[in-house]
Amino acid sequence: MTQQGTLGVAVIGTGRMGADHVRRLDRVISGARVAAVVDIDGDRAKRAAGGIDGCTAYTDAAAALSAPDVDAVLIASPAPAHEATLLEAFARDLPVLCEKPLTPDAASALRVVEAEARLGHRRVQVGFMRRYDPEYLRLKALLDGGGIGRPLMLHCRHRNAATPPGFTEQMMINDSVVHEIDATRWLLGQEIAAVTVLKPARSSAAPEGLGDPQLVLLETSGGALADVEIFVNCGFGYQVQCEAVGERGSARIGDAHGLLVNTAGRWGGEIPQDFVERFRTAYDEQVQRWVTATREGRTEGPTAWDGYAAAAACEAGTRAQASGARERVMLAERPRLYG
Ligand SMILES: NC(=O)c1ccc[n+]([C@@H]2O[C@H](COP(=O)([O-])OP(=O)(O)OC[C@H]3O[C@@H](n4cnc5c(N)ncnc54)[C@H](O)[C@@H]3O)[C@@H](O)[C@H]2O)c1
Ligand SMILES: O[C@H]1[C@H](O)[C@@H](O)[C@H](O)[C@@H](O)[C@H]1O
Repeated sequence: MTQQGTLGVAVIGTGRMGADHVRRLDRVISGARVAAVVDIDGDRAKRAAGGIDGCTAYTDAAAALSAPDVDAVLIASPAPAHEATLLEAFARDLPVLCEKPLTPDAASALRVVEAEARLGHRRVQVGFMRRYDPEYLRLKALLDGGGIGRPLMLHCRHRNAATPPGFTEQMMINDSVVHEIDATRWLLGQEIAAVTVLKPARSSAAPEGLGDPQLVLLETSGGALADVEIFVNCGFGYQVQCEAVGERGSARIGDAHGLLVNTAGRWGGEIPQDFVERFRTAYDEQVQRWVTATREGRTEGPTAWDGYAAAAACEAGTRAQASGARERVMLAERPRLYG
């Protein structure tokens, strides 16, 4: 670490999420500085580096990771590019915060797990930011404290206003439901054992070829059920809700209304329009905790194993989308590194 012990971070991928993380590291987070930005689109990389003292723009991740002022890596490129950068980071023993999903499929996620296990120590935190969201944290504390008794079911809604071009049905699972898969594993402390996907009539607002919305049923190793409505072109905003039902009660998050207005015989609140707005605090907290832990020589948060287990459940989910049947999740043996 250089410059008064601040962590020099290379941000890989400076699109929507990467550019927001660059801003966050530069202006919100303490203890870090953006030493390098990388994008295969060189102009985009230069724009992201512009105005940040000592930040170099690259088009090649390997070159950035070899720079002497780079101490850690934040990966925000599209999922298919994650594995190569993770392996480059392991070769240099650099700590990584990797945006979800860890990789786009279970086989590549397992290769990452095995490579980290060979290193012999944890280097990866996966960007499952809901684990840092104040509402999710309250729900987790309630469940862990037995506040509603043994949890039996989760009812989840995951709605996006609209999808970017090229968004596929598989991405509804791999990019979107992957959050509920991780949240279910984390909230309940159980693995996902099987996945079923049901498709209602397709919304006329869905782009050509996208069966939107869908209902995804997750069965856990402890006998709980989580149902997830995934509706990625709902049109009206960004909504993530989760209700836990236990033996002695229920608890629900995701109903915040922002400013609540009463007028002319009606009342109404606000719905965030995207994840950047809804999860701003969670992203800030996630990155700050990663920077602090890394500077202290620790690793915390969702592991590469969590990323792999989620990818394995997603793979069962995409099989279930195609087959219409209940698909079992196949998990490899967990390396000792992950407890
Ligand atoms: N946690 C969340 O809520 C959240 C939200 C959005 C996106 N994400 C994740 O963040 C990642 C990026 O998503 P996005 O929406 O910002 O995508 P994006 O398409 O807006 O940006 C990706 C950028 O990466 C660049 N790129 C592509 N291949 C590259 C490579 N090999 N090396 C370097 N740069 C490369 C592209 O040119 C582009 O600028 C994905 O993994 C996505 O799932 C997470
Ligand atoms: O990549 C994004 C992101 O992960 C969001 O948090 C999720 O709500 C979207 O559905 C997904 O497409």
